[in-house]
Amino acid sequence: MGNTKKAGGAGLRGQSAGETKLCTVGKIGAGLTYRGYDVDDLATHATFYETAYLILHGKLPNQTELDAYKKKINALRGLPEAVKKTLELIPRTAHPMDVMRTGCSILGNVEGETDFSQQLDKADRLVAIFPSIICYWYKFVTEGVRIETASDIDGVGAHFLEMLHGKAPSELHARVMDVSLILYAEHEFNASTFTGRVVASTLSDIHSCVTASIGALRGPLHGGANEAAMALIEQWSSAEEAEAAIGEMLRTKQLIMGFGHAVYTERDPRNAIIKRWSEKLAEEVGDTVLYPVSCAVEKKMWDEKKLFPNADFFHASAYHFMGIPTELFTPIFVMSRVTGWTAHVMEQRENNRIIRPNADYTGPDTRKVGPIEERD
Ligand SMILES: CC(=O)SCCNC(=O)CCNC(=O)[C@H](O)C(C)(C)COP(=O)(O)OP(=O)(O)OC[C@H]1O[C@@H](n2cnc3c(N)ncnc32)[C@H](O)[C@@H]1OP(=O)(O)O
Ligand SMILES: O=C([O-])CC(=O)C(=O)O
Repeated sequence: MGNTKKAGGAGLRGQSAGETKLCTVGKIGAGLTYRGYDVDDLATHATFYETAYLILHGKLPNQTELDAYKKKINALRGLPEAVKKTLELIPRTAHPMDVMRTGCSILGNVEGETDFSQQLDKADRLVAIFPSIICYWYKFVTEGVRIETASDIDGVGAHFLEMLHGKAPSELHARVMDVSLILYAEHEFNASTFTGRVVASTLSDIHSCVTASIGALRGPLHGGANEAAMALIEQWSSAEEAEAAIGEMLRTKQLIMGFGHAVYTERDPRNAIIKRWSEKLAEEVGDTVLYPVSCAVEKKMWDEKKLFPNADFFHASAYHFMGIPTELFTPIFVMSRVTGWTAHVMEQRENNRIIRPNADYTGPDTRKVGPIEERD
């Protein structure tokens, strides 16, 4: 897939496609709240379990609810045999996002949603199981081992790191993963969520909705940008080199991955948060290249184009510093955004009408089918 520059078309930009109570970036795209709570506040004072509960269950949990929720999620981490067998058939050459998509789809076959009354339990199961799906496959194809995915470890992100690295993460890494999952959890009518809502609007099942959302998130203009941002920054060995290269890329009208946004105009509020954590991790690993390169790219992009990093950009260095392979970056986005996707599916179902906009037709006028021998 190439460096896809904007290909034209209005992309429905600036138009409302419906209502939601779940999240807003504000009227002018300047902030981010989940059910009224600022994302910065959540990233400072809450955990991903609390955020997931808020998004899916409608309120921040009290202590009793939180304890029960953690217990529930942690007990849902095991993989059914059919899912394991399917994952083992997927080759090493597959993109991990395709593994997530297939994992979700096969789960829908073996424990599908047969009644919408099951939707909340199905959503919780997906929150719990995505780290298991990706790590089971990854460890199988890279090391030939069948890992145990059941665990009592506290934290969805910590569970992922525990399976990936074969040991419990440090407190710092567990916290960074938790913050990352909070930041990625929900973002109103972004492309992958809107995809899921369209599927939900046909009264399809929740696994079909999420499988479709994963397909939409995979692209480099959306969730795939965190991997593309890593490929960008790891090319350079100094801030000066990066600055010069970005200047040249802008002159030749190339897209700089991890920058720009469809609804924010001056900044993505998630950037400052993940940037701070990336800096902390850079200090921890003694990095003198990747973080300064990232900062140089940020400065150059603002100075030259007034373009700012979106949520994906500093996630690249942060994940890298925690020893996460680049190809697993976008699957982490899935582990988090599944909360937003499934909450939107439920919201769509509450007051459903099939989503079916009009198209402005630009093709030829009506014409007759001529005999085949007279056609060009
Ligand atoms: C979590 C997320 O999904 S956030 C998004 C992640 N995606 C990326 O990081 C990919 C890179 N960014 C982009 O492709 C775009 O900025 C998008 C897809 C995020 C938003 O696209 P749009 O809303 O169409 O962008 P927008 O209309 O604001 O673009 C305005 C101008 O800035 C340019 N521009 C926007 N982003 C970038 C960029 N990252 N690099 C270079 N130029 C850019 C556009 O090409 C356009 O230039 P033009 O007027 O000469 O055609
Ligand atoms: O809202 C968007 O277009 C993309 C985005 O930032 C997200 O989904 O988190």
